[in-house]
Amino acid sequence: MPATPAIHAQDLGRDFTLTTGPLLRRTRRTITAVHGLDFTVAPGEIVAYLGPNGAGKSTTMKMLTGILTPTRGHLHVLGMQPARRRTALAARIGVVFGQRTTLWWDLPLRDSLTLTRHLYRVPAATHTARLDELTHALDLAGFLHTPVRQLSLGQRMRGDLAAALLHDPDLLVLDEPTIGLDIVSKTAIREFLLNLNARRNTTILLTTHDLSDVERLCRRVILIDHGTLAYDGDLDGLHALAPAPRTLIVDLQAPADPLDLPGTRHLRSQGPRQWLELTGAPAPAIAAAAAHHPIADLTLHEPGIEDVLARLYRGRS
Ligand SMILES: Nc1ncnc2c1ncn2[C@@H]1O[C@H](COP(=O)(O)OP(=O)(O)OP(=O)(O)O)[C@@H](O)[C@H]1O
Repeated sequence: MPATPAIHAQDLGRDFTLTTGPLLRRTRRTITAVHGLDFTVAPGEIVAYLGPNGAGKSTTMKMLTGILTPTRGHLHVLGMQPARRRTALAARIGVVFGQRTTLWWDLPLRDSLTLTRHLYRVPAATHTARLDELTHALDLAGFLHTPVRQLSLGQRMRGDLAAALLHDPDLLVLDEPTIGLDIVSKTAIREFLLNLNARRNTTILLTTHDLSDVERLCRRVILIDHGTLAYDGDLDGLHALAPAPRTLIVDLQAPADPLDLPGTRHLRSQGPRQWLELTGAPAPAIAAAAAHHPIADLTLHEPGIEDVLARLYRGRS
């Protein structure tokens, strides 16, 4: 028998009704935040849920966690309808919002985590073993006794991840988990998530505006735009959807007129640096640059997912 999907959404939709205007001339307006969404996430997948601002990501996350009820379609998370089975579901999912903490601000991190244990009714022995494991994996030991309000953003995020994972959930929902973090903290969190997924087969769904999170963590991307599914597939397929050109960055020894090199189109200049879009093979352009101009350095920039999404979003808007 196939395993129950971690998430199954079918024709999923959510409207909001807004009432505006003065008291006697109130008008009602319907905003469709999400509509006709179909996707399934299998247990153990790590999936990026992406989209431009206002695309409907948070609305979907709120429906997945049972905070909002869908106005259309079907949604099952770990075999349950989230809005109807909120408590049962809470025991099996962990949620982290990068912009908000679920920890108690004035309590030391350790006490906050103990309170979380009571919320999820985790037996004491299981809690101790799990906390030891998470303390090690997330390197919490140095600040377990520090009040949450005194933690750095990176430490707080590691604390929030521990709180979300103490009850060993099957599904982890992350909303911007690396927002505002420096590169060292980001890397530590990404490595931790990859390990968690490999060791415990935890399904992870994450929204992020940091596309290096996606490149490091996710093989699959679901892209939504104006509330509907715009793409569901792997990263290579996403690149193919809106192929972004390669860029040749030429550092001259002094500022100069725009370069006219074979198979390139001049994009912009800044001081002695020029950006050229490659419309053909790079070799003739590089050879011509080296032969005819005083070059200090040359770099070939391969497009990343960031460039692909920027082109996609521009095309759609
Ligand atoms: N409670 C609400 N009442 C009315 N409209 C809402 C509500 N929540 C969201 N919307 C609208 O629904 C649409 C989708 O919003 P949502 O917050 O889900 O987008 P998002 O993809 O998470 O955006 P962002 O990346 O900016 O957080 C937007 O047009 C938003 O204004």
